[in-house]
Amino acid sequence: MEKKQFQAESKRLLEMMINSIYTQKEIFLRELISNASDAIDKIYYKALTDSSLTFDQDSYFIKVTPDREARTLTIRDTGIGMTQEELENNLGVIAKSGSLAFKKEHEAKDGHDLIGQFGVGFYSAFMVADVVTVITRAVGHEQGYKWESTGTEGYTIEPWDVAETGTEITLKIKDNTEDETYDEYLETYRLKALIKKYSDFIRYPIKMDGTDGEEQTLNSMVPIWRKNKSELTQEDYEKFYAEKHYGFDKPLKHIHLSVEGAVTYRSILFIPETIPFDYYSKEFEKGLELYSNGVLIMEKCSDLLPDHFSFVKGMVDSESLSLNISREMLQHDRQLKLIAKNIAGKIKSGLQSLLKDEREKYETFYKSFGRQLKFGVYSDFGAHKDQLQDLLMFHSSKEQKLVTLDEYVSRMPEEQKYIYYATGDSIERIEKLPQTELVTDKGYELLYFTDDIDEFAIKMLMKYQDKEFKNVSSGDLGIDADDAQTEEEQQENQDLFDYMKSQLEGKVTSVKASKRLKKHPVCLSTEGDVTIEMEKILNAMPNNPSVKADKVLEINPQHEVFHSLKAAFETDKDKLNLYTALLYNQALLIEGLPIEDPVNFTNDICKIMV
Ligand SMILES: Nc1ncnc2c1ncn2[C@@H]1O[C@H](COP(=O)(O)OP(=O)(O)OP(=O)(O)O)[C@@H](O)[C@H]1O
Repeated sequence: MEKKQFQAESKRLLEMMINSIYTQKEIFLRELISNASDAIDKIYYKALTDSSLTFDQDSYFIKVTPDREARTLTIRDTGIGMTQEELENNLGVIAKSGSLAFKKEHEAKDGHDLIGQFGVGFYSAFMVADVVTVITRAVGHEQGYKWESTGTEGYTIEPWDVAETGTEITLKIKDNTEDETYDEYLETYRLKALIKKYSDFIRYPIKMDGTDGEEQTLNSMVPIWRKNKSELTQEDYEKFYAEKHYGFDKPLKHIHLSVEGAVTYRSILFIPETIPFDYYSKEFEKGLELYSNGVLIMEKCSDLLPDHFSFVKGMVDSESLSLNISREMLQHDRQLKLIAKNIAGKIKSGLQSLLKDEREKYETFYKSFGRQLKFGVYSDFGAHKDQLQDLLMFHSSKEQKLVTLDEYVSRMPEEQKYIYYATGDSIERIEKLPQTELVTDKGYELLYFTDDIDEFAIKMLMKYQDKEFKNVSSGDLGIDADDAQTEEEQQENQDLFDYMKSQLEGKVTSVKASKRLKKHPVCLSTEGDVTIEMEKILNAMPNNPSVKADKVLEINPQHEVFHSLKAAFETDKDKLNLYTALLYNQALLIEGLPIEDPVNFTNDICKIMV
């Protein structure tokens, strides 16, 4: 038996490997099982060109056997095995991957892709084992070998009698230390969980003896995403959703993708029905499960989902990712970006088809996650608005339900210039807003904005199908009311309005004869970009920036109150001052704005009673 030394660099490399490449020790099992699967795949490839070999899928398996007494864990495969030379090359030279070489030589394609590529995974066994023993016999060879190593001290190889071809790797599991327990890698339940987590979709059965001595197969083997859509039922997808713990609800829709071309990947995406309890909180983590060739790489890959689709659950499996050496992370690569972009497009079209074909479901979805879409329109300076605008919905005054912007615009009468909206805390409240009178009187449809984000999102959108949005409280509504008449009233009463404005001491930028009011005596409107709703929201924020809207007090010249104002202006200035203060405060109340001095306000009311 000859003892060989690792090359000096290899020795250091191995130390580094064992101590620093992986953040989680548990992945050693994933690595050894992946190697075993590769070894079986290699027989499959060889059989394609070598007529002396046949590949009978059913006779291949991987078996995992823990032995608590002996503190060993054995992983056996019925794969291609290794010759003495291969043992030296593959397990004696770190970062030399026999699998990578094999892949190149056989131009491995067609789905049975080998997992190994870096030539380091095997050594992860030393994270949990003091001694690793490999007993192997290569296909087509009579002589078997035993390779053994304690890690950095080098390895031994000797001929060994091996009954069947394949490889058996035995780990002598380390003793527990103060900070680490290794016992768990001898526990059946823990090993089963690890196999389920990382290796569920290895294409060959992974077997283990159950506590009753019966052999069990632990992995599902064929992942649902590799199956044909036509073979799968709604229940299959729902079962997958539940098994994966994507949510407790039933998904509203699934999107099953098999994409080839500039990027190649398979994916199943779900639109959930209900909001996870922590969805709109900092704790919520978005992301999709990421698999490389059926092996789990990341549980939540956030780069795969834009924030505005962070409610989507599901997984992606791709062969074309550049993994880093530990397979724990991805190099920030182009492939991943391309996949993410592609997926975002598919989610959008999935949601659109839900909207078109299953309106009720879409509305359920929208009630849960519409806010997220609106945030998406607003965020990143509107970068995603094109992707999202067709997915938006708002409550309509005409339909009394949620409508899309497209539906609104397609119903607009020809002379209508703008898409009108009104803001408020609730639908009931907006319905009573005096500012809406002119627009609804005209027979125009109104969109109700009840979410904080609504108006901000729409400001970012600016236009939809070339139609601008208009808040019913804004200065110019673009409606040809009896302009001439209002203009006349305005000029006739300019002195009265100026007087009232000066009485209000900078609280309003002007007092005007209103075009929009029909039945109500007063309302507030705004000039400029900041609306009253925005003022409310901005001022409610921490470090409030104290933004003020330029408010206009509008008086309805047709209302009886107006005659009282005019009369008071002629004869009784004290009365006019009182009326002005009252009307202004009423307008504030209608808008849902706080009255600056409520005591004063009630005193004023008492004054007119007595
Ligand atoms: N069970 C096995 N049967 C046959 N050959 C094996 C087995 N385990 C490992 N090998 C050989 O040893 C080589 C090195 O294995 P190792 O796990 O270190 O790297 P890898 O699988 O090639 O790459 P990666 O680091 O990406 O997993 C493999 O490429 C393969 O040729």
